Amino acid sequence: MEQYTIETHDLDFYFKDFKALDGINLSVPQGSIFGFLGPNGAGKTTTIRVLLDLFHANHGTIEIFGKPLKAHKTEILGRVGALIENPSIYKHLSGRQNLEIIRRMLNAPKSRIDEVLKIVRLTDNADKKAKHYSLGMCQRLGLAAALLSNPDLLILDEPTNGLDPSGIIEMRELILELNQQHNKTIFLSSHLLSEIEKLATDVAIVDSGKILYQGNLEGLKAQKQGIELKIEVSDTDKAAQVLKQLNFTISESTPSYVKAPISSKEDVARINTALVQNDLDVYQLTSSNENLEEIFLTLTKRLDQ
Ligand SMILES: Nc1ncnc2c1ncn2[C@@H]1O[C@H](COP(=O)(O)OP(=O)(O)OP(=O)(O)O)[C@@H](O)[C@H]1O
Repeated sequence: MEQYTIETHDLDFYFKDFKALDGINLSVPQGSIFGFLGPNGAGKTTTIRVLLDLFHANHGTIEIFGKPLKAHKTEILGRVGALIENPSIYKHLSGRQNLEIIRRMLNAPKSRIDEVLKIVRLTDNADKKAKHYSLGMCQRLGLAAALLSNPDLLILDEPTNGLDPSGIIEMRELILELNQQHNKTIFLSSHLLSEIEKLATDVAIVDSGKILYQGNLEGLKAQKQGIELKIEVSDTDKAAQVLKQLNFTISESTPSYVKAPISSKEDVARINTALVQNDLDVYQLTSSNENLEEIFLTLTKRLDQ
């Protein structure tokens, strides 16, 4: 059986009356680079904050390293390193001094500072004041801080945001190295498909607090070539459940329709029969060649507006 480093079950989270997370189910395989992809405001940072116990879910459960987060908070979070948005760095101190402060809090061995500086390629600039660091160097210093405790899981929220092309490439190489040579499972959020495609072994696509797709990249690529069925129906939540029972993946869900990749016209008949048998009114079934790439583009286009 595949081991999951993170598993969430039906996570809901509200900001007052606003439902920011709506039934988030994630299964992050051990050893993966898990791409958490979605446009601005999709719920990526909120999910990460819930995973790090900074926000408490209104509903649902989280298991990390196979144990419930609620009951094993200290033990679990001691094995997790995180980089959320811009790392907090004392600009008047050097990179090394910044790390020393955190090392003392964590009670990590002194030798770990040189190790993490080497990993993030900051050894040569370790004694420079952080105010003279580029944004890319600040991000790498933040990553070094997250690595001080030698965590098994790294949670990185948009780590390449704002970096120039060479900074992006450096960060990408580092993430791959941390995964492949240092055996870290990496949960990586991004709003850029291109970024996730270059790094991730597994992916979940989130929008409006809901998971639209989850699986490995091969499955995602296979679906890109497929045909999608747009199903306009009286109750889309119920329709999604019926489809899932038939082992279809829901690629998009709105209050008026759901979309699912299909592989034959027999699938259309099977879906129609099942929906009707479940007392749903089917208004329209339209097959299209719209694929996940186009869904991504729709998502990312929204970012540019
Ligand atoms: N403190 C808050 N109070 C109220 N609503 C919030 C708060 N923080 C986030 N939201 C809302 O919750 C939703 C999810 O936000 P979140 O920051 O998780 O999205 P995101 O996918 O990380 O996007 P971004 O890339 O812009 O950070 C958005 O609609 C956002 O406006």
